[in-house]
Amino acid sequence: MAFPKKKLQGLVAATITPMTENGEINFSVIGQYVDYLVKEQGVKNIFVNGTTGEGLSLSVSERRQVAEEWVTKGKDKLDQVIIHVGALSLKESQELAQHAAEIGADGIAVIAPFFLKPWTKDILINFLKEVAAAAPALPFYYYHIPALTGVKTVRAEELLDGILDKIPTFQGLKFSDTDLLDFGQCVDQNRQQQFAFLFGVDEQLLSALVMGATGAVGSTYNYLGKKTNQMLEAFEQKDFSLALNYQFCIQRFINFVVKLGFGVSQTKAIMTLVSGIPMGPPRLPLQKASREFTDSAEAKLKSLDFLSFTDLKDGNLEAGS
Ligand SMILES: CC(=O)N[C@@H]([C@@H](O)[C@H](O)[C@H](O)CO)[C@@H](O)CC(=O)C(=O)O
Repeated sequence: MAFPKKKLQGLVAATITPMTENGEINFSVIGQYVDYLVKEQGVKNIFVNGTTGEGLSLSVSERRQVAEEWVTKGKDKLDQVIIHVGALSLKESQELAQHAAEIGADGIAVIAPFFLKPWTKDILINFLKEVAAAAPALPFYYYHIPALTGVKTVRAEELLDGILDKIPTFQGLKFSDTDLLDFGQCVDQNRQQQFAFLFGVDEQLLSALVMGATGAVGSTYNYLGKKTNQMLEAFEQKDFSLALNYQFCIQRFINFVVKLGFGVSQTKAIMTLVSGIPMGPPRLPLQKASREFTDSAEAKLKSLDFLSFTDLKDGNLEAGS
């Protein structure tokens, strides 16, 4: 396959993995979830089995099934389905990469292994290269999330330097960090390439757009995709004051929930509330969001006009109970 493939741009929802109250994966709602993203949020790209999807808390067999379900249900509806295949075991990562290619995914992404860690660029790139080689026809994205992997000694800028020599399928960076100097330098030093620069801190996306982000991957695009798309449009139209209003509005919500304690569990509760699709509880070690959290988040969403009473779907009142 010739590279680059069609460029990944715009919003990419970091999908939640829906679960039943018994902790099993609830495959039955994924079709509905695809339709919701496309029709209600205007989001046509997804990032599966990442942080929000609790990918590292799933078994390899579950990860394969989840990936397959999203690809199947997203066919002819979604633009791109990127599968996160990072794992502590190189073998598992390679198996997942190969599987992603077999099922027709549009790309794979990999985080740095985070238990026995690669401390230098060369070691990290050798690991990534071995995974990428297992799916030689698939675009490869490096998922930089140092706060969670603990791999803080390799800056993204350093990793990208000469990366095509090692990973010819490299097509972009998913940057989940607040270091805009590092992010900006990734863009600046690779202007001649066709890389996708996908920012992963939703509350700071506007700053990253100024710095050259070509798109964004995040958890809030599941339920604030429409609002964020309005911000992207204002930015595109060079109406920066309007774009800033949208970003501030989004920040008001994220700032509010962050103060209450915000993570994957809370994302599941909010998405259940907003979409009406039951996302279920998270898997241990995560704990289900409290009822108090969901009630407060709901009140905030309404006060910001992100959610009206008429948007409330049947059954969503149980979201955080
Ligand atoms: C640490 C974390 O979960 N970051 C989120 C953000 O979308 C984050 O939820 C948002 O910016 C709110 O802080 C994404 O970067 C994660 C992500 O894209 C993924 O699930 O793979």
